Amino acid sequence: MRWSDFSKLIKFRLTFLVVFSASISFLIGSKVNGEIVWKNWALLIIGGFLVTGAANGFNEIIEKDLDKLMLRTADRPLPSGRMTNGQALVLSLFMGIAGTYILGHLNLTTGYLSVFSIFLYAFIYTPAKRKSPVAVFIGAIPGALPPLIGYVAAHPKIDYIALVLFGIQFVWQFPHFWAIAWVLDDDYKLAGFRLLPSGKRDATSAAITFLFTLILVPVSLLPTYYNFGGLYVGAVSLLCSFAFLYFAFNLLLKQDISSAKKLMYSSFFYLPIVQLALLFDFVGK
Ligand code: HEM
Ligand SMILES: CC(C)=CCC/C(C)=C/CC/C(C)=C/COP(=O)(O)OP(=O)(O)O
Repeated sequence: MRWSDFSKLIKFRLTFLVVFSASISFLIGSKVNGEIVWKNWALLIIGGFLVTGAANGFNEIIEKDLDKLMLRTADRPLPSGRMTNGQALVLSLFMGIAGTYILGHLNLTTGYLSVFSIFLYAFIYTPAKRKSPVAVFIGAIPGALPPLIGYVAAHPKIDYIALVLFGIQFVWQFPHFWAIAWVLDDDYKLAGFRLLPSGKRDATSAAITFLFTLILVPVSLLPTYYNFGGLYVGAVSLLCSFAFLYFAFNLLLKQDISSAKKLMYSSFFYLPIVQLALLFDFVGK
């Protein structure tokens, strides 16, 4: 088994950013608790990586025949035949069990939320993708749980801070994904996926994407509003949200693939910058 196949099976770059978001909210939860237990931070990162890798592994086993039809995913280890379902299943089960054990070791809530995320993502969202664009709203729940899981791993009670961290990542995913779905619509069509809000590249999809990017502006100001992110975080969030909104407006105006690509790339920058700003501001206190 080559690293490149393993990294494709677990969708390494996506998994990296998912775990990154959890590791930041762990530090925020630790500050609320009053101390940072670095051993637990390491356990969260390892466990989070394993459970997210497992979720993606199960997803790729279920979508093997569909991934074969799309240019973007045809070279993944299962559709390309470089890995068997059995190997992927053993790997994913091992990662899922090991990851859940590690996270459960931190506290039970963290363990339960991780199993719930794997289940929701791999066994509800993944089959729903073929049915309707509503699947994106289902996938956005496990996609937004990592920051909540990271926070709870350090601070076992789900409080308003955990919910705000969940909320920001939840709303961010819509422009993130609908920009990708716009760029890749022809590819998705090969596998019969219709994941844009209206099912196609049109003013309605661009308008709904713009609307959710607009909603992200006040949502990203919640840490400042609830006073666990300072004015500095508010300023960075506002700047990033307006930049994000500019690209979403640009897509609404032009409704073309290059505008969707710019919105997609801005989504990759938005989340880490806003989460890092929250971290520096919070830990810096
Ligand atoms: C509804 C939820 C989401 C959907 C449907 C979604 C979908 C996708 C898709 C289809 C790609 C393209 C991957 C490729 O080019 O092969 C992608 C890329 C990416 N996503 Fe998301 N994503 C979601 C949530 C998230 C979350 C929660 C994160 C991290 C916090 C994330 C981070 C990334 C990153 C870093 C990439 C670039 C990875 C790469 O190019 O290989 N996404 N996403
Ligand atoms: C703690 C835990 C287990 C959380 C789950 C985190 C997770 C895997 C989030 C990803 C969210 C998501 C819907 C990704 C897209 O998958 P896709 O199947 O649409 O992507 P693809 O088309 O590239 O396969």
